[in-house]
Amino acid sequence: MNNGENAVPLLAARDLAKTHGRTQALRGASAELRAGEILAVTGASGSGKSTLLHCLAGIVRPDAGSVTYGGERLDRLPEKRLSGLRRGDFGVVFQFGQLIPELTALDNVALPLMLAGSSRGDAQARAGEWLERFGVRGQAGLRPGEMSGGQAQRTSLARALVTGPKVVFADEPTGALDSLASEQVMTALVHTARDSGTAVLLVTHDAQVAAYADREVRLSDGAVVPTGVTA
Ligand SMILES: Nc1ncnc2c1ncn2[C@@H]1O[C@H](COP(=O)(O)OP(=O)(O)OP(=O)(O)O)[C@@H](O)[C@H]1O
Repeated sequence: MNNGENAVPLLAARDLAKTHGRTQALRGASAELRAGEILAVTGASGSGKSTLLHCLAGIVRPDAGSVTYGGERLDRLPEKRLSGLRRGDFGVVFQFGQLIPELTALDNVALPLMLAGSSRGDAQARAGEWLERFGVRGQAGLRPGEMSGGQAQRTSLARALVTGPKVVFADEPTGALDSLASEQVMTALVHTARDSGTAVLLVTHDAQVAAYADREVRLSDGAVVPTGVTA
């Protein structure tokens, strides 16, 4: 993997500004994610981490600045193309997994494949392999409410990765877990991302979780703290 300074970024935010109502969440934030890289975005509560992730994932449009993905201006794409790109190239995991409560773990993971056109049988077979990778094959028939937090979160990771995305956006993926479950989820995420060459943008306030990343950018008051500066 080339993490050198000259590597062309897969995804880049430049000078982003975003205001929610009266709150300016981002004020000149810039960050880059290279192909296959695991980048941690850290910072105090309210520093703008989730807003930066949402802008980079094309979930929220910035008020100013640019988001470039593979050389294309993501922030200028029409909604239809943006949602196609999000479905095809991006996977997301949030703090509380957001699995569909009525579906089993297997069907939750199979769903993105079926939405992309796979037959139910093929989708379930692949979903089963991904549950196996994340150590939750034994929970395939359970609904999210019947699993532990860590099992549900590993199922969410399987769902985010099953379509082979180029980037996974993980917003506090271990925020609701104890330290053992957190370690299992992070180990599973990092191993799988490395195996498949998937880049990961990881938002966390936890230094132990950030330590799994190749690189860290720290936000303070809506902007990135320059390296070497203590905020
Ligand atoms: N949809 C929204 N409506 C109003 N204010 C918002 C909204 N989203 C975020 N904010 C505000 O913008 C600022 C940045 O929020 P953001 O969630 O990006 O920070 P964060 O660093 O991820 O925080 P945390 O670690 O607490 O999740 C905060 O002051 C927050 O209250």
